[in-house]
Amino acid sequence: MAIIQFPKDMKWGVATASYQIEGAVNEGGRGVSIWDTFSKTPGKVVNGDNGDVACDSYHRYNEDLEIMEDLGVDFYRFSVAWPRIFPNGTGELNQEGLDYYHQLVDSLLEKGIEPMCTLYHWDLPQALQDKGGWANRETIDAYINYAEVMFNEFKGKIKHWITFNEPWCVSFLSNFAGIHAPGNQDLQLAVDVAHHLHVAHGKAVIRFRELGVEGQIGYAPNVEWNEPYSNKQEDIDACKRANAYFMDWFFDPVFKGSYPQFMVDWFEKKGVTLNIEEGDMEIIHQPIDFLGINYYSGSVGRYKENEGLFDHEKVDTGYLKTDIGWNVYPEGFYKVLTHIGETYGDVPIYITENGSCYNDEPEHGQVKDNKRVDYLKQHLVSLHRSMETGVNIKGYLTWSLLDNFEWAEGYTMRFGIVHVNYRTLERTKKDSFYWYKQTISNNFFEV
Ligand SMILES: N=NNCCOCCOc1ccc(-c2cn(C[C@@H]3NC[C@@H](O)[C@H]3O)nn2)cc1
Repeated sequence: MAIIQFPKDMKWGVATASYQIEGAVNEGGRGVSIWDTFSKTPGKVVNGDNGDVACDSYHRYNEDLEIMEDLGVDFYRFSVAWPRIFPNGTGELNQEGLDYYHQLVDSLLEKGIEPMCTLYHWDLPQALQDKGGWANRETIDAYINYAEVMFNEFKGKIKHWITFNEPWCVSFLSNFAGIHAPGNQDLQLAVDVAHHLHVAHGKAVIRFRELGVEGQIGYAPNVEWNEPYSNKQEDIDACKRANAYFMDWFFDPVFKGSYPQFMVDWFEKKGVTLNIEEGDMEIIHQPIDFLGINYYSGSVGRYKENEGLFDHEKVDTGYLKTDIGWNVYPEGFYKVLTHIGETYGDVPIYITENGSCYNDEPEHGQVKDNKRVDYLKQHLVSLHRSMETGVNIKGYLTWSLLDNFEWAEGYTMRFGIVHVNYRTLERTKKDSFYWYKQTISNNFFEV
């Protein structure tokens, strides 16, 4: 047996998001979000599931907090539903919405749990989408107005802020693939959205600093790792493009002040142009205090002419897959983290999401999700390996505390270390909860 020992200052946590857990979509003055609209559009979400009730955490957050207290976490990463603060995106401020998040944050602080707040985790006010959403540069100003209210309202209480969760999902998955809200399928639109998200991120960082808010600010891109099938240059280049789709496209503007030229050229061959306005790149290129990384999976890949957007195909290597069909690929976690450390320097990193989908159900009050425990062990070994090479990891937050609304998969896919019965809303701590609790308490685990 080997002991995987983490440094004394390692932080541990869990992550959730507003639309996926809160429910109460018509309560507390909340306005309509694009996910309310999208989930109620026939054919968009499995079984026609939606977030109307979800885990009912809007009403049950005290129970969830007690579960977190038992778990012994340092951080709770949650997101604020913009439509609870500004029901129409801008204009009238909804005090009930602010009050709700004050109650949540105050309760966290009373329990000694640090709030890590994601300002945008996909639930854009529908009123803004009706005016073009993130494809409309004016949404940037609406976002800064919302962010400024949140900074002023919660300064001194919230000291870790995330501007955007997974801008790749917000731009390409939602506006090119059309799989997430608002469901557009237009590559130029997706590239424009990604750029507007970058500008909004940079402006929020600038405003955060101007307001003198105590604490740290960053963003949380999602990454995957594509490993070349062979040493053939065409395979190496194909994987470089696939990796850059998630990484370089969203890291270079922030860390280097420019988009990766090889990808700009590739998009131009697809008829897509970058609509950058004077000063945009300087705004985006603000130093951040930490980088959030969301990692789930990866693949071996190779060149295939005219396949997908990047002449790239994934190769089935027979890796074990989770119940959502993603490879269990802990080596990819190590590779992506060392790549980030080598490419973008010593930026402090929090793993803001890592977890697995296994749909185990309770039997006699117990959920024996041993595959999730194995996934956590394997990925924490990879994390530890990356730290030993010098990657500046500050903390690890698993996705997710609770089984919840998994977007287009609805409630069919479970990522929680706590099971949720969606009929009774009963929470059941899974075996993975107890393993993670022990790991947090010890700050080590055995393999
Ligand atoms: N050109 N585009 N390619 C089209 C390819 O579509 C195939 C489907 O793709 C994807 C890619 C990635 C995801 C995804 C989901 N989570 C989990 C959530 N993370 C934030 C939190 O809310 C969790 O629920 N992380 N990543 C889903 C679908």
